Amino acid sequence: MKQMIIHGGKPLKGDVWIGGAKNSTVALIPASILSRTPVTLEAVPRIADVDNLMDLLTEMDVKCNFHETTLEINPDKIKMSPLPAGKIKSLRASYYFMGALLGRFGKAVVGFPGGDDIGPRPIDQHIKGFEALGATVKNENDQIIITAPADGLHGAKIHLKMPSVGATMNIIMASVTAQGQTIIENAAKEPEIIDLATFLNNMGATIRGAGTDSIRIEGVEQLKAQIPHTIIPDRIEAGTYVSLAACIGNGIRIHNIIEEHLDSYLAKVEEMGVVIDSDEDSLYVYPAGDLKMVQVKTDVYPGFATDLQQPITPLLLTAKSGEGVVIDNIYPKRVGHIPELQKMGADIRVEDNIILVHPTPKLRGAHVSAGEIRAGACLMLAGLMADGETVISNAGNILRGYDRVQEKIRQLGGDVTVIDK
Ligand SMILES: CC(=O)N[C@H]1[C@@H](OP(=O)(O)OP(=O)(O)OC[C@H]2O[C@@H](n3ccc(=O)[nH]c3=O)[C@H](O)[C@@H]2O)O[C@H](CO)[C@@H](O)[C@@H]1O
Ligand SMILES: C=C(OP(=O)(O)O)C(=O)O
Repeated sequence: MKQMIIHGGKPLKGDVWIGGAKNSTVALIPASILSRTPVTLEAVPRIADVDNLMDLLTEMDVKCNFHETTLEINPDKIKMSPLPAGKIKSLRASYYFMGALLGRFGKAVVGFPGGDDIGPRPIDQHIKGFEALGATVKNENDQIIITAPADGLHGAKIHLKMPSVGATMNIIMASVTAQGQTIIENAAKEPEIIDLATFLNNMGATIRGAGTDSIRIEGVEQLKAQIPHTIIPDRIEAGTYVSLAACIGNGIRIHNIIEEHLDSYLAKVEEMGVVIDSDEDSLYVYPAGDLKMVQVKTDVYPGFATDLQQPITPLLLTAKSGEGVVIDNIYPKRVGHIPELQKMGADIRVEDNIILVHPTPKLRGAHVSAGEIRAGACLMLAGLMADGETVISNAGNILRGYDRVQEKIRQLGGDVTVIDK
């Protein structure tokens, strides 16, 4: 088990570079098996989710070569293997092997995915999509067995009950090689969906409308990667560093940003009074002055991302007065960080899934646990702000999605060490 040890209270300064988006990467890696030719992904983040996905590819005899930030995936010798348990449980995005295997082989046997403990996360909309394409879906012994009809999947019109990121991506992967046209209505509009569509279209797929709520896919026979694909920057990692910079920064420039992907988040941080200069693909966050308390309500893109509600919370604690309110409409139970922040002296509580935040001039170091990735990011920021030593157990959850985090924070002057315990 990993532990993160932080000696807080040091102002941070300098430059930080954002890695490729976790939530794109974890879809693009499974989607690579749809290609008949080797795939090259660039700007791949160094995160545990990538290591686990590479292990899953190895189980299928798919060769991976990960050097610096370039990942080469060669599915030449791929064999259709069941992926019942083990690494499947280590991350949420292993569910993308359902759509990818179904699209490539017409059959997928995949264990129920793992991922963050943030309340119930059903996959009924993914299943509904596979069934609409003609597949039979059975649930046996904690695994899902999905089988296309003998004459293959056929396009269909699928209306999602809610704009699910995972269901949208999974249906795209299953339908790119289906016969005829698929239309996904009420599709998710997150930038990572556009990234997946760009990747697949460059391999010969015909996907139109990604980034809107209606996506149309014309099935094609085969996909072949021809050119390297550069993954978009991670907007959640970027938002986390904006929050860090505003909490304890003494002037921090954050590079490799697509500002538009952060619009709602930056609007909220600026409403608090944080001053940010933007350049072409970087942001400079000035040391924060007196900040105002605000209300945060999460929503689907382009709304305020659920994955940023915990990273902004330490910043709310620095406000001078008033009561802050955080409501997570996507995952109302995503409140596991609150008791941990209380151990650090934060004046914060939860009432009926509503987080109430009060100004806390000083946090103190404590032993806390990162129940999930963004709770971990929140505690990491709190630890950097706090007096004394903070020890975060279950820090592996932070490493699931934060690219080279120890190195990046040390470069800014932070005292952070990750150890195996
Ligand atoms: C790997 C990845 O990209 N993870 C992201 C993805 O997760 P994920 O794709 O799992 O999240 P979804 O967009 O599917 O979930 C959105 C909401 O829909 C519900 N739902 C979803 C599918 C379904 O079949 N039935 C159902 O009820 C979920 O419980 C949740 O309340 O989007 C989330 C919401 O932006 C982010 O927090 C995660 O970081
Ligand atoms: C919830 C998240 O991840 P996952 O869907 O991979 O569990 C997240 O990145 O905040």
